[in-house]
Amino acid sequence: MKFAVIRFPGSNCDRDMYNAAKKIDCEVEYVDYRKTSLEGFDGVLIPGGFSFGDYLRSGAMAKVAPIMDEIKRFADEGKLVLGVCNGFQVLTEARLLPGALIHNDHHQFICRNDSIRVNNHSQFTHLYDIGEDLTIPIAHGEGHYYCDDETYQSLVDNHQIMFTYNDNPNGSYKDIAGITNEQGNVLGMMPHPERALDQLLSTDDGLKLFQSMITPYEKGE
Ligand SMILES: NC(=O)CC[C@H](N)C(=O)O
Repeated sequence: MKFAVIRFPGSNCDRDMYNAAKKIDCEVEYVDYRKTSLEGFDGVLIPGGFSFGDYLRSGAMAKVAPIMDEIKRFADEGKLVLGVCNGFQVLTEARLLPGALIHNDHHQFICRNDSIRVNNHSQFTHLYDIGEDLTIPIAHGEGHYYCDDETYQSLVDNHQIMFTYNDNPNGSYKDIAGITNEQGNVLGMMPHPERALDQLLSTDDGLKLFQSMITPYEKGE
């Protein structure tokens, strides 16, 4: 399996994403935001950071970058797209995922290890147990997930909520930390699994997420 790590001006977790793909013995290449093709890739990783300096809103300028039409086409084909932190913000801005990420309710940038719970199985989470608690770092100023009640109900009904916070750090609606699209092939999450791959860095709880991506999964398992 070959991954593309998308690089925007201001991306700063691109190297960690690259290393995550290497850690699971996959091929990986950086792809510049001005490119318009993802030919030859099987999965897309949109890293964290401050794309275009978070101007306007985080992800608001990245969503109109040339590569985005190709990422939408890629997702429509059912291929895997993972957006972490700023990547999640880009995916909601691009409407590849429902809802929005707004400023943390306390208006502080927050950076710490956090406890999140696995809520559902998907192509991204099936190697975890449902209900399993993971320690994963968070680092964001605009990580407060917001959606209306109708959207929330559809997320619940379609089993799209993958992760919730055990100790909500930002005011996210219903403690939501990560969701997929309805088809289950696009995941956005604020916590950083790519920074949780080695006990030397205090947790390797993110490893199974990347391993899940490359392990066959039948929906509903
Ligand atoms: N680590 C990151 O991706 C930062 C995310 C984002 N720019 C924020 O501060 O909310």
